[in-house]
Amino acid sequence: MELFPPDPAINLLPYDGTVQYFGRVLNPSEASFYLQKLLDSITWKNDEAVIFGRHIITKRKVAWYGDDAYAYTYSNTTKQALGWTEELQFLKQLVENTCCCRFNSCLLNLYHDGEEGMAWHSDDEKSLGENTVIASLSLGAERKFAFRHKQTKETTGLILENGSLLVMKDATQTNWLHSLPKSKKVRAPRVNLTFRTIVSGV
Ligand SMILES: O=C(O)CCC(=O)C(=O)O
Ligand SMILES: [Fe+2]
Repeated sequence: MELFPPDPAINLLPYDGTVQYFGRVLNPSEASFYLQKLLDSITWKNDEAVIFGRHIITKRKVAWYGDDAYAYTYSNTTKQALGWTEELQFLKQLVENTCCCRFNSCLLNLYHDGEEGMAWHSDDEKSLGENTVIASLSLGAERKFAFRHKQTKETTGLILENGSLLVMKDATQTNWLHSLPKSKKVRAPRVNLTFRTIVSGV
């Protein structure tokens, strides 16, 4: 028994947004089963971005799946969604049932180890609309996840456990940045799935 089990009724942000941590929604053996399935079956590609006019290819791998072949613009590059696989459909259902929300797409990230992370950003692309709900499922290595307010610079964070679910909603993307800091101590892979709702083509 955990002394203080995660309580999704608690908002992890002090103001200007809502972040809920549901804790583990898959037990460790289910989580490693799905981690391995996704490592084997997802069409992973190195992420590409255009930052300050430079074309960058990351070590981190990404994949994008959805209800339709959405063209999705992210970090100044456009990606095309693939159709849901059986595993993704199962995980989407689990996430939707847990947070009582529906999603039509999913961006997957594969961090091979702690040398790979994600820099400060917010998921505020036009295609997601305002006050979008993003549900983030983590499989594999435990990693820190951090938030920083765009104006006040206040920071907060948490550890994302293997098999855990985090939900970001309300004005979170408008007011807060988030990041996955690198960590030399982490030697194992992590797959993160962010379930999203695309509201318009861009
Ligand atoms: O890996 C994570 O936990 C975060 C990923 C993320 O922020 C994103 O895909 O936009
Ligand atoms: Fe993000």
